[in-house]
Amino acid sequence: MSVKGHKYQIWQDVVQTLPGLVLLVILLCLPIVLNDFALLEVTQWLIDGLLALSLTLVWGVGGVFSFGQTVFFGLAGYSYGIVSLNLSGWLGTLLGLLCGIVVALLVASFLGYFMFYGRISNLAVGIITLATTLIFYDLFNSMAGDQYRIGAAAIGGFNGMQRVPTLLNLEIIPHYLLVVIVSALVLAGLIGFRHCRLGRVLNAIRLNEVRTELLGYDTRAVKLIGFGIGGAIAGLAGVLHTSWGNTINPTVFGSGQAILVIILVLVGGKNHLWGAFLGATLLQSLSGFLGTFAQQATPIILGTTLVTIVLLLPGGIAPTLQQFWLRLSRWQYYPELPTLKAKVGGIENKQDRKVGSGTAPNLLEVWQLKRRFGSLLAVNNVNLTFQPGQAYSIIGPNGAGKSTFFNLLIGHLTTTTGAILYKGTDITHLIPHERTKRGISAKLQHPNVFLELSVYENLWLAVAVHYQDAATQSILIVEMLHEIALYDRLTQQADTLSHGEKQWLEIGMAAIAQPTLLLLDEPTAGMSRGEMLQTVALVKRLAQRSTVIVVEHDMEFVRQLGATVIVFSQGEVLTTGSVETVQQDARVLEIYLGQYAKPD
Ligand SMILES: Nc1ncnc2c1ncn2[C@@H]1O[C@H](COP(=O)(O)OP(=O)(O)OP(=O)(O)O)[C@@H](O)[C@H]1O
Repeated sequence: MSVKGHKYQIWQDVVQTLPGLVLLVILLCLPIVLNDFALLEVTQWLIDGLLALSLTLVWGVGGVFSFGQTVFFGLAGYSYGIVSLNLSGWLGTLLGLLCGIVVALLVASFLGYFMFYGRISNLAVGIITLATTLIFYDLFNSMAGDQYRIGAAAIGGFNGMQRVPTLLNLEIIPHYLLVVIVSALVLAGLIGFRHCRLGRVLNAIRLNEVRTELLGYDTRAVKLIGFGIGGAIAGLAGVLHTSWGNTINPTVFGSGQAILVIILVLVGGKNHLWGAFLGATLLQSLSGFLGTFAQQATPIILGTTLVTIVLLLPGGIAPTLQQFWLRLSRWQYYPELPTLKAKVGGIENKQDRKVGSGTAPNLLEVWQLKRRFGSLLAVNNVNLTFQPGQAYSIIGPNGAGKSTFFNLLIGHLTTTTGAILYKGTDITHLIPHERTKRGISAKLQHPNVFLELSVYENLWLAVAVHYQDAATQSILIVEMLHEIALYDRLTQQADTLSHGEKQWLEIGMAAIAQPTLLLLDEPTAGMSRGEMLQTVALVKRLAQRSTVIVVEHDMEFVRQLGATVIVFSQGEVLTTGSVETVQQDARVLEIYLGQYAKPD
């Protein structure tokens, strides 16, 4: 797919958001037909939708379960109150808005930094954010006395902060219109964000963080940016909430509010940005209606409705409505197939340029490498050198330590002792994406592609980390599609590929940016003989431009590849040499027959 093909995707989104545009016009016209009370209610739904939208970005797109998303909402709301009560006039409210968003952004960045750089689990992220919001709930509840006053702003304990000015001192209708426009702009901005490089990478992290990092992306930084933006949007909603009601109290930090936001997102559709507004409108209007006409039964009816929606429509209401609309609009997606025939020979290898290749005689050296799992030495005192431009096969029986060694090279496992030198530089302590940036690329043992994404998108993610220029990206993608024989599958979801094709796609992703060192762990696992032979040819072609190290069980593959063979046994290097030499080594025959015992 060319860049043009991607524009088709954007156009597809435009068609999909057409109902949204119609809705926007209706919302802008509502003041003509609704009274002030009803307008205030719709304003609140939109503000709730905005808060839910912030969680959709963080959780639905980025996969980060921010249970306590309300903490940013509440802190921004209080910050707005403090500033606008102290600085009178419309300018004071504008500064309050700015201050609220900045506070939310800073708190989100602070929390996000420790959570993502500390690599804590998603469950822990949920607990930490929830705990944070509950801490503020207690804190603000306890600030009841007159001593808890910042200038003209009294925190007010459980009664909250009162008489906060409305944003720009607007009346009900202009304030409503402002909220409509702000919501529409944020939604449009996030739809655009989802299609930009950062948004696509954030989505990829949700789908497969390990693969995204191995492609060379700093997943911690991308998640932090997404979390920060989500925090800022929640902050914006918090400011609008305080401005709308001219008050804010600690219930915004409570567990009920935190759960409500999650429900709004689930009902609307976690993976649909506009679903947030849909969820907020449906639930809040239903809750308002029940509050008026069936107050006693409100929790039961509301709860039953929620459970029913979530059980019957697990993806939320938005995807169902979207499918209906697409069928109605008879929209069909015909991607443009690329016609580029350019060769990659002319594209400068960025990775080589960065690290200044060729200064060290050995491309890779491992020195007294050890990896211990408890009492087991899975890799024991391995010393090896790899020359640039060569191909190597690592073989050995099950449990010999091949995969452990492979994972030490890519940085998935840390070394117990020893060192790894790449182009003369010590990379022992570099994390995976830092190694990828230097030109080390890997395909893992089990196919590890983005199953929910198209073949094109998989390859695009692999190339976009190294090349920003769309034309270069297209050339490399097209060339690799031909190389791995998936040219006519580019729009197909990776999930629909056969096992062998997934393996090829992953090899293509690892090789697309022409890494200096290409590491392949069992590239033919689960392949038929015909596919294995095709893979041999592919690896041989790739070995002409990268140094290749293959971990492989299939001796037929190793023979056909004809590379230098390194035999592992019990965590150590037993021998190295040509295929013929190694095959005639009695010790190698013995370990494959299970008879070789290491001399004491
Ligand atoms: N994460 C881990 N925790 C504990 N032990 C491990 C871990 N990974 C590997 N091992 C152990 O280390 C030893 C070497 O395993 P490794 O997977 O590296 O061997 P291998 O040669 O790749 O085997 P195979 O060909 O079956 O994949 C084995 O005894 C294995 O049980």
